[in-house]
Amino acid sequence: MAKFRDIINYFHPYWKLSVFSITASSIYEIIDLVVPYAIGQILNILSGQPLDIPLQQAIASISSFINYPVNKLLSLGVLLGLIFVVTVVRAPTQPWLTAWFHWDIAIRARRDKFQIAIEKILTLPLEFYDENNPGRIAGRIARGVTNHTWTYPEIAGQLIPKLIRVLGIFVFILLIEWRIALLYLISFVIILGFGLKELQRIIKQESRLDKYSENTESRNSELITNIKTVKAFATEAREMKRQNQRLVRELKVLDYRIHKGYVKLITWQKTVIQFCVFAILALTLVATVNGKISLGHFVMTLTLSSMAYAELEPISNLAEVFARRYSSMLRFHEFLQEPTGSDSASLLEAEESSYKFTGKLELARVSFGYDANRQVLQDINLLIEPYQTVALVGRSGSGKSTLVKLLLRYFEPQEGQILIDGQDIRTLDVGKYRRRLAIVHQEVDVFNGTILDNLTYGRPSASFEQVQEACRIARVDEVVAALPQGYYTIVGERGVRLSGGQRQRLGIARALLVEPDILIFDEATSSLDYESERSIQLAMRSLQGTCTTIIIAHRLSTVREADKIVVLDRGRVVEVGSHEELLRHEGIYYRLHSLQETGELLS
Ligand SMILES: Nc1ncnc2c1ncn2[C@@H]1O[C@H](COP(=O)(O)OP(=O)(O)OP(=O)(O)O)[C@@H](O)[C@H]1O
Repeated sequence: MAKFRDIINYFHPYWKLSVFSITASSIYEIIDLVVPYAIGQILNILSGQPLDIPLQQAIASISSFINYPVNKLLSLGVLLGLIFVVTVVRAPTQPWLTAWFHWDIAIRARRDKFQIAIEKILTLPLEFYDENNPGRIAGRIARGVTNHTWTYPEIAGQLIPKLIRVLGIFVFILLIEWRIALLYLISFVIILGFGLKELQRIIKQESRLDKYSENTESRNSELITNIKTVKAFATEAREMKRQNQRLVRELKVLDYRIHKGYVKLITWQKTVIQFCVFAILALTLVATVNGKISLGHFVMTLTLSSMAYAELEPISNLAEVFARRYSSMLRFHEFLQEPTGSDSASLLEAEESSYKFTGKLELARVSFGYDANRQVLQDINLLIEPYQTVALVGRSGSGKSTLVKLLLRYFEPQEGQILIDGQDIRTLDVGKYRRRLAIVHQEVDVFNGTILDNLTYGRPSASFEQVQEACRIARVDEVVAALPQGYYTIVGERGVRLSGGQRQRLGIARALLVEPDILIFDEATSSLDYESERSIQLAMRSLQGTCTTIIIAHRLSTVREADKIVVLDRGRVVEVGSHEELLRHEGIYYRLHSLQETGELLS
């Protein structure tokens, strides 16, 4: 659970600068109080009343220093000079010692935390992405970072200095008349205390609202990703209705609970403030009439107390804005506190791996389940010799892709071990290990960039000749030849759209370029026509003896030439052998094969 402390720690690297700039801002707020004080003293001079003793002493010292007699003119000159220094002279220094640093800290912290968030994105385990959709994650990061960035200058540059000013005013008034100071103190404790209580309520509602907003954003993101399905089933109206219901739910919390609560708070505050201003006026007037305070002090007290009460509204506004952002900031910290996956490669590692394997794989008594109650793979024993081509086949949900995920170390088996060249893969550096493997999925991800960038994604140092060779084998050369700028054509989000089959070919070439020790095809040719698939298969033969190949395919024609076909059923290896051997065995493989050949189900 994230806490308030995490929000403070967000800016921790800049704490020295922060203390300096907050102190500077607070000093400026206090210096401001000199103006009403000086005006009060000027009024005393003009009305023939005595100046405050410390001021008299200061003027006497100046008089002896400049060798000029103490008189009305000198006193007025000193006070005017004081006002000049605290208003005109300080003006050009203030923004540089305050606003500059507040924003500088906020902007630097923004960069730091975005970096950490990106690191988090890259290192979170895959399960996290199974459970949270991109819209939810992106929204949480963006809101969290933006809210921290905006909040810092408001708190450091305004809220804290304003509170210090209010405290300074209290001290000033206390020096003049303690009874007025007491009223001032009581009123502030009541107003701020009640305000804080109300803010706690607002924070609770904001946290609710934040969750609601995340749900709406998450669904928006799903709608964008799945828009084809929405359109195909013509469910636009239903989706619109659902999102509208969510928006109404948000509106109710926002308008009736948060906004209304805030307006109530302001109404109450304004009434109490006006009452206090009036009470202070009456008290101060009585004290002046009774001769307890001078005319100058009367004016000063009224001016100062008005200044203090005038600060209450901005203080409340700032506190309310902070309360509104509080829960989204906490949720950002909760995201940062998500445990990093053990499957993550180091972010500091070099591009090339120093490992080299023959590609011999051994799975010994491997069992695995995504959750403890349900085993997806059970007691798998399998030996894959170097440079063999092994096919994994079986019904949907039998555990083929899961087995590949274990090979890639996205997950770790709960029992048993996986060995590569005799070494348990858990003992290897995950990044270096994974760089010796390459996988082509059914859905090939295309990044926004040139086709060449996409091809060399796994190996940016590949030469152009190597790229061309991989493209020849994967038959990407035909695709490239038809593109307007060849290898330099922009593809992906803002470029040319590639068909499913073209993407798969690109994925195959990208994997081949890595020159892996183990090459995995997870339904990697399912979108290709038979002719393209066959020609890729023939070209791939030239790779025999360079890497171990694991193929997952439902189309059994794809796997018949494999050295070994492994049939999985409900998470267990039930048959192993060559195509001919398995047909002779007349087991599951035989039935699947007959079904694909004849379209008939065998009993
Ligand atoms: N991330 C996950 N979390 C929980 N269960 C999962 C996850 N991925 C897969 N499963 C479950 O594990 C089982 C095996 O899935 P897997 O994807 O390995 O099967 P498969 O043989 O590759 O299927 P297909 O041929 O349809 O791709 C299925 O029952 C599936 O529901």
